[in-house]
Amino acid sequence: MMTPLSLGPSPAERLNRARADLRMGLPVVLGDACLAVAVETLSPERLAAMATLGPLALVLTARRAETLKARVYDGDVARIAVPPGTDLAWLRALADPADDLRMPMKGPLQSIRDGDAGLARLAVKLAKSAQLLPAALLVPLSGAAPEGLTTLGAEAAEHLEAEALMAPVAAARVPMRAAEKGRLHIFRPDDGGEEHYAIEIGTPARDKPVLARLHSACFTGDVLGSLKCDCGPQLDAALTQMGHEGAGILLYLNQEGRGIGLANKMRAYSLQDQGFDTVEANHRLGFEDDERDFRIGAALLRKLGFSQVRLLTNNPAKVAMLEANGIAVTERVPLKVGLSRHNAAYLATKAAKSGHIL
Ligand SMILES: Nc1nc2c(ncn2[C@@H]2O[C@H](COP(=O)(O)OP(=O)(O)OP(=O)(O)O)[C@@H](O)[C@H]2O)c(=O)[nH]1
Ligand SMILES: [Zn+2]
Repeated sequence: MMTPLSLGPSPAERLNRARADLRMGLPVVLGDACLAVAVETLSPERLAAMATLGPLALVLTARRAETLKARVYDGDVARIAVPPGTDLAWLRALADPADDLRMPMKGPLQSIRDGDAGLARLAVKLAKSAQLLPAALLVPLSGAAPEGLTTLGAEAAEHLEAEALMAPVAAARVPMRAAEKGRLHIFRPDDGGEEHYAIEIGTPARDKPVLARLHSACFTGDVLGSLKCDCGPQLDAALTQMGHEGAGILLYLNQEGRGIGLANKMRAYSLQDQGFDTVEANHRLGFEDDERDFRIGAALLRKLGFSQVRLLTNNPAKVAMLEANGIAVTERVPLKVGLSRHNAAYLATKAAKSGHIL
């Protein structure tokens, strides 16, 4: 259905405002029923102001609640009653696993059972999509909402899951070491999210399977040459193979840290230094193993005119997601490079727990 053209924000634009507000530490109004703020960016002053409005509830994902041994009554999220007079340090310690091992006992935690968890779930999803720790503080609103705050209806949850439309913004020739005939295309989503890139090597035929790679951003591996993962060598090897074949398409998707963002990835690395593996670290932070939206890759391929690929990957989930989103994968081309003593355990965990082919 077409919405009438207006100057006001669309639901997608409102969502993006809410994300920016949470990143700044501002509360947002959910469903005209409560105020929600991200624990990570909450200030002591705002906590005090929220406490004057009514009883506070801390919302965590079920993953985080599991580590904290808090009861989960709401499926994928848990609402925890915040005792009156609670300080910010307590909320932060529940949201952030950094000190879990040093201070394991944070309870007893009392999980809330009654009422609907829909807005609580929306708050945590918003914090995730703002690449903050997935933890929110909620307070019911009895009177009018404070002036100037962004308001989201309950239907925002659907918009949050909706697939963003990608628009081509600009493209130009970029000769590369791996391939002189390179062209970089920039795509921008309509929901204010991250831009993504496509690197076209040569002029691949649109009616045949193209050699393709869906690469997820990895600042540490791609730019710093980190040995903790295999991303840098995979990026090089994919471009080199495309250069040799004279044709290919590499999508550089800005989904750092399997979609949790670089700050959270560094939190995960810090947990890995404490002995947890890559999957356990994500779970302790409150995330799923993989928070990437794989629809983006398929959408960009379609935009560029491709419907069949020979996919460079060791990850069968990527093949399945492309197929599910209308791109035929005629061949999976393994991409095994960059094994080091620093990443051997990481790659073994991905094989054992995430279905990667070693
Ligand atoms: N959360 C988290 N992300 C990581 C970690 N190590 C690497 N990453 C991210 O994992 C992603 C790796 O993506 P890819 O190499 O495209 O995908 P893949 O699922 O490994 O599959 P392949 O196609 O076989 O390489 C990047 O976004 C990295 O930033 C980690 O320990 N924790
Ligand atoms: Zn990496």
